[in-house]
Amino acid sequence: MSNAEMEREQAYVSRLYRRLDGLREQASARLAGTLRHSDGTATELWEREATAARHTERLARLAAAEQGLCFGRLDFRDGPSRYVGRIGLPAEDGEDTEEDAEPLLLDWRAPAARPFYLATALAPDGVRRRRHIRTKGRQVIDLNDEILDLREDGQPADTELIGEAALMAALNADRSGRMGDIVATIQAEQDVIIRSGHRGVLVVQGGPGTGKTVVALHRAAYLLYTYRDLLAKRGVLVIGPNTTFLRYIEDVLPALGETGVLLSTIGGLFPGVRADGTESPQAAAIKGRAVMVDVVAAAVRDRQWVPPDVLEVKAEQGTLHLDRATCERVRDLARRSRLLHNQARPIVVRELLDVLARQAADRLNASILLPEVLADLGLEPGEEEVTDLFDADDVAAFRRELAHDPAVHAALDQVWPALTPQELLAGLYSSAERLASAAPELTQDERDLLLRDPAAPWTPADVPLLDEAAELLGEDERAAKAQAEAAHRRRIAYAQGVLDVAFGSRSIDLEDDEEAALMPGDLVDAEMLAGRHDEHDPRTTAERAAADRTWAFGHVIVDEAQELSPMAWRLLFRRCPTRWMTLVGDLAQTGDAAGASSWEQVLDPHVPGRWRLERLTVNYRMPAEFLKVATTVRAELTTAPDLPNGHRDDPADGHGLPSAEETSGRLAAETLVSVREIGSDPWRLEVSPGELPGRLAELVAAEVAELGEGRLAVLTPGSLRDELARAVAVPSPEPGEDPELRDQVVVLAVGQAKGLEFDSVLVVEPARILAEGPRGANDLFVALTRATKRLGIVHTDGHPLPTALAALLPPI
Ligand SMILES: Nc1ncnc2c1ncn2[C@@H]1O[C@H](COP(=O)(O)OP(=O)(O)OP(=O)(O)O)[C@@H](O)[C@H]1O
Repeated sequence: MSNAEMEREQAYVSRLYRRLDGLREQASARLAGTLRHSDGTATELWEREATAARHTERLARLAAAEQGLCFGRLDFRDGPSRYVGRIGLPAEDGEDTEEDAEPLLLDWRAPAARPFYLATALAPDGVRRRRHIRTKGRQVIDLNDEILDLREDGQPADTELIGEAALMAALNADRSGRMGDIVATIQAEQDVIIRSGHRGVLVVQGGPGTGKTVVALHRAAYLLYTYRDLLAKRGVLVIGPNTTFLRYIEDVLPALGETGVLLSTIGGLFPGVRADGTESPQAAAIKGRAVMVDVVAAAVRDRQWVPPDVLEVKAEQGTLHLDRATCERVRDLARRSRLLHNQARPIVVRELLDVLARQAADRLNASILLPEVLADLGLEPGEEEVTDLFDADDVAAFRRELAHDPAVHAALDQVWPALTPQELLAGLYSSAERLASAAPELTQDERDLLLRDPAAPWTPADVPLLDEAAELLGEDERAAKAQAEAAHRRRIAYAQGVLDVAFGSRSIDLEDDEEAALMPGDLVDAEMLAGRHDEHDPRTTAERAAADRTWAFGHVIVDEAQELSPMAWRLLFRRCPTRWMTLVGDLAQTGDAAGASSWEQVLDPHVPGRWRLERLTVNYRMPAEFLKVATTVRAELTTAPDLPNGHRDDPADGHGLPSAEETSGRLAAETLVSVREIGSDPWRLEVSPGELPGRLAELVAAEVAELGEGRLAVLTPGSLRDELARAVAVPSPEPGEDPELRDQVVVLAVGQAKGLEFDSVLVVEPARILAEGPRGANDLFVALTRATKRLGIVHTDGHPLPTALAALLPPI
């Protein structure tokens, strides 16, 4: 590219940054101005808060655009050129210019920017030239042109890749441990998904490295830009498989200027519960099955109890009795109300208190009106006017007393307890009898797997069950009351904060003038203000959504969607009543026994026949040589008729052959193409079992020497992970750290590497990876598809390797 051309682009890019700086100053000044004014009515104060929040958000967006502000230019056959970048920049003087003035920079999400991602030589869409502009800081460092107008240029056939040079530069760069955005190099098949106008469930099936994660995140940014009013209020939820993965992707949306998105795992979706416990994959798989809907429902019903004969209530007024027939009548009455368990409890309380109060009155009656007393009065027992000494008011008084009697409380709790979801599930898991009663569909062995200590921590697989239980139990008044009180206290604290800020930032000039210095705090106290603005909540949409189990999100994005269990899907569909979702995943990578082997199986219970499938077919992560080995291995494992246990890609329900969708997932894996070659195959090294740790340590050292700045992952079967981590001398991570994302060398069980990528990967003992997981073929496929530059296989003898791995040569 000529110097003059570089200089011309530099001049334009510099102008864009000047404009960006100008807009930042403007937004800062507006924010300062808003914060400076502190007088006015309470309503005005709140409005000012909202304005300040808007300015702050705008400032954040402008700051996020600093890196790679402008990355492209489109020259059209007719009309002026357009520059494309991270955000739109209006022409100088912003609002003062006419509405239709050409912007200085087009937001990548604007419809007019679309040809930047879609135009090809065969379908140029009026584009004559597409230019990729690479910058470092504010400096233009490279320009790459694609001439799309064949008539003028006589260029050869269309190239499939958009901005190939920029793309290759991005793909060949060392991995940092954090995912970056791809706005500058989105490819056409990805763009179609990012901008899809489909308003239902969109499923994106794509092999490893096809950009599913990155496309899903750009779709979130695109939807927030295009439907901002709708989505800013309801929020967007992005679900990832684990917290490490969430941290891997957490920078992408802020870099695209979007902060209002809630990133969560399924385990993070029950406010107030930290689901950080662990359990066996078998137990988790059972908890994920659809049959657990019936189990939870039965567990609730089982807590609506009737005594086998009589329940004694040792009240202060004497021992009272609730017999089976009475309890059955009351239970049926409460069930017939069709109210949720906790909401129906008042019916039970009312009815049983009536029964007990009447009984207490009768007993007292009887004790006072003993036959001899009646005889003295010359009366026969049973004469109405004297046998009932207590009128309705007296009975009501008994009732009130009983309502405070601990023994009566205990009896009510036994018959129909108020239950939180946590109480219900902990009670179920800790009792073999309760499990046997609620889960007859499970085998004894399966029920034994669910047994646990009532104080054991919650696991991610518990969360959909807690959610299910919450749906059946309804609000427990105790919890609802505590929550309402906490919310009220929060609002008061916030209102007090507003008043303090208003007071603190009052104009000094006014201080001498008593009247003029009247502050909002003089007119209204925090409690009033909080009450007046109950509906105003200072938290962001994402924060409010995170704290509310019943929040309905505007859009839900699920990454690694193949891993979710049927119970997790039920929870997610409850959180998204509009059913507007983007699900990305790869059936060929399902590792979880409760996960999916067919998209129909997942979606038909929720949106039968009403979802759309899109595919991604190009692998951007791996060189063609690695991809070929990985897909050949997978094809061999999933078509071989009689592989030993663990080799076949068994669906969770254990019956038989892969479904049609699974087959198509496999075919998709086989037809994946890669965008680059490196000229060398993966290597394979066989070592004796005794020398494995030592040789591995040497291999790691050699790889690190080759890698420079890059990152290396040793991927192992779960059972070998700790031993091999010690051999390689990888330090144990502190709690809360993510060595997977930070350290140059990491040793991971395959499941931990899902969704991640590394410059170099050593896959250890592939045969054991195959044998250990419930879907071993998928796990091995995941392991073989994590490397961007270097891939080696290390194994011991004695375990037969898939042919495509056995054929690999030792390292040179
Ligand atoms: N258009 C693109 N431009 C530049 N890089 C891209 C592009 N598409 C994908 N990539 C890169 O390819 C790599 C793989 O992408 P990503 O992790 O999103 O794939 P995936 O389909 O989710 O993979 P997996 O199923 O293995 O988790 C990432 O480094 C991503 O940044």
